Amino acid sequence: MRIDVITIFPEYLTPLREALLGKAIEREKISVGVHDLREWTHDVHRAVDDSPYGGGPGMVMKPQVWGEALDEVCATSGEPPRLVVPTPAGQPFTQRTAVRWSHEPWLVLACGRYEGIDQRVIEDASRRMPVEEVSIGDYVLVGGEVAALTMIESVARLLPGVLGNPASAEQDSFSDGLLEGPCYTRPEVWRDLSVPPVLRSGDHAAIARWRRDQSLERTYERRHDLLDSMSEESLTARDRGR
Ligand SMILES: O=C(OCc1ccccc1)c1cn[nH]c1
Repeated sequence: MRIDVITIFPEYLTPLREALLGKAIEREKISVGVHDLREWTHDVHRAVDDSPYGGGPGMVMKPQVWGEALDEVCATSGEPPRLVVPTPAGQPFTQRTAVRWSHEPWLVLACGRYEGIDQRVIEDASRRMPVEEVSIGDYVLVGGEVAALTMIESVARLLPGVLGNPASAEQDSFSDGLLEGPCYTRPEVWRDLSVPPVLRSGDHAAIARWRRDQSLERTYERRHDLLDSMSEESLTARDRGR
């Protein structure tokens, strides 16, 4: 997978070169290009923003600069990239999004700052490539870079050969629509707290049942919304009987 990120703070993306992702990049499972948006300015101040039409606080990122940056970064004779624009006003980014994007050959992330990017940039880009405005949560960051790091990490860990053991990608939270239950490791007793005995019973059916119950209980308590959106049949008959 090729990933390009356009930002006015390229150094924000250096954590991508670390550890897990760093190895994946070294092993060429992923190629990551980070581009400084100011490369596409032509004025002495390298301005990327201007006052908002209609008034209001803050500044808006200029369409001309973004247009030229996307023209160059997304240039191809083949299939265009999927353009991802992190924004609080976007559609929710979920594990399903990460799984879907993990099959994409090329993602380009446009990191907005200030009040956002002139909407015509998204409109214009949509004429020649798929564009998704996505939110990683209901809060406002200063810029899209942290959201970009978050989304890249959640997609990259799904790619073959990036994560240590791929099995855990299937079993992690949200893979079955429920939250992951509690996990334990040695010692068996720590500060007079014991590991639930079932986990040491060797009875794999009982362990699987206990883990499913813990997931359901935790999801019910912490994220009832996830249960509401799960279709009835996706909860097994036994769970319905709970
Ligand atoms: O703040 C975010 O993105 C940065 C951004 C982009 C455009 C305008 C303001 C801020 C964000 C929050 N959830 N998901 C993304």
